[in-house]
Amino acid sequence: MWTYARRGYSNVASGVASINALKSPAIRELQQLAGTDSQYSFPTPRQLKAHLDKYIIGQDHCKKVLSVAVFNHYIRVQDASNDSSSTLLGAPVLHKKSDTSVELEKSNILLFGPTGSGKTLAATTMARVLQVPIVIQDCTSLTQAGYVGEDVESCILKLLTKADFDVNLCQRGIVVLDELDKLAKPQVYAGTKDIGGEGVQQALLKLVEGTSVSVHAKKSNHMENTGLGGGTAEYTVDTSTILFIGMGAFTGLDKIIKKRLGRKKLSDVLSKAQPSDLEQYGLIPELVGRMPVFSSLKQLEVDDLERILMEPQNSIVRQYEYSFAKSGVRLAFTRTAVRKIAEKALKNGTGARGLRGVLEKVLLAANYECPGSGISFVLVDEEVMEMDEITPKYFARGEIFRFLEQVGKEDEQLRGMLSHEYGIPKLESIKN
Ligand SMILES: Nc1ncnc2c1ncn2[C@@H]1O[C@H](COP(=O)(O)OP(=O)(O)OP(=O)(O)O)[C@@H](O)[C@H]1O
Repeated sequence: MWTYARRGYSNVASGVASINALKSPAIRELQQLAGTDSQYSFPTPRQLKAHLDKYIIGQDHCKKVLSVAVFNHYIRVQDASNDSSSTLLGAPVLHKKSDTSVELEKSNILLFGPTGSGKTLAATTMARVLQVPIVIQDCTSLTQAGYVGEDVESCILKLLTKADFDVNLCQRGIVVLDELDKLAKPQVYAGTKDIGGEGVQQALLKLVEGTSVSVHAKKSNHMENTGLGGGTAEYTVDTSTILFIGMGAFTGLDKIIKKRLGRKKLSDVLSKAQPSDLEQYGLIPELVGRMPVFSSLKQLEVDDLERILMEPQNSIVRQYEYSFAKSGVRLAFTRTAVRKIAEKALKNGTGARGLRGVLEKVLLAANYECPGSGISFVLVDEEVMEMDEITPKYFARGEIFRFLEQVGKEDEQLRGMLSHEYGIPKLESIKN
């Protein structure tokens, strides 16, 4: 049984930095909050999920699976770097701890679910908290070696560039293989991709499992600073500690699962996927086998979209409020208006991705009118949302009470909040 207690993770002969380098300020904050700083050298799955919760609405199962998988992955990376007999920079390594026969195998991840459900957001949020480099590689642009296009190893060069040519940091990074479903063998996926997709899957096998990749790139800042001059250098990157996350919408996978289960109606179908379903979809078994951890994301419902607009730390509404505040304008949405925006986005069928588009339309007139106009308050309420050509309600600085009154007609809580913001504790008492 593994214990994850601190084991004195000093740097080893290979020069692999301790996993402690992964302790970002955000991680330290999480650990201090949870009072577990002394026990773990990096966040527990629970702490990782707590961090994802701040940014990603819903998708609980996926957040748990991802947190556990990432935790285990970095335990493995740590184990490798803690083993003086192994090197992360050399040829493929069997990462055995010197004091035990237990070998932690690499567990890459496969996430599938509808467009705009938060797959990429989950991976990038995770990378941010761990402070590791991340690359989102669009699989549709990859080709087999010898064909025109990017070959699969190009994602390693991108990751190395993200890591500012620090090979050790690159080796702890994350590569997202986006649109992996588009590489499916053509019998099921009837898209634009031809037989080449299967060839790319074959080419990905070694990379995903762990191999030594040589890349030519510009010399690192460090090399230049130490007087080794400019130009290019050859870097050797071992991909065995890089975490690969395959992603895709896998449109049509639900039908395969339903057929296997012999059910026409089934809720949350994708969560019942088995490796055999992915193989039938057109992924080669060897690739499915190398991504043993998988989780599905759900189609976001209107309630989720409403929460996404308002709740995350950098929610879309907060982002727009912030950009209007830069021009001295207070932008406000009533609760009903937010609901209407979520409903409109849902109709687009692009998940949370549709929210920004709807908001851009709603705010086009305000974005055009406000700068340099003397407008101080912009209100989007239900009435505004029902206009054919949306024009928010504008108020000048001297019209603050009229603005608050309008807000209060639909959203008492928002009026209270805005009154407090402007130091107007009791609107009625001032008006009387
Ligand atoms: N569950 C969620 N919680 C909060 N925001 C979300 C969520 N899902 C999506 N978003 C928002 O929608 C945008 C698009 O999401 P994301 O790129 O993660 O979708 P995706 O599932 O990777 O879609 P695709 O398959 O089209 O690449 C994100 O930038 C984010 O703002």
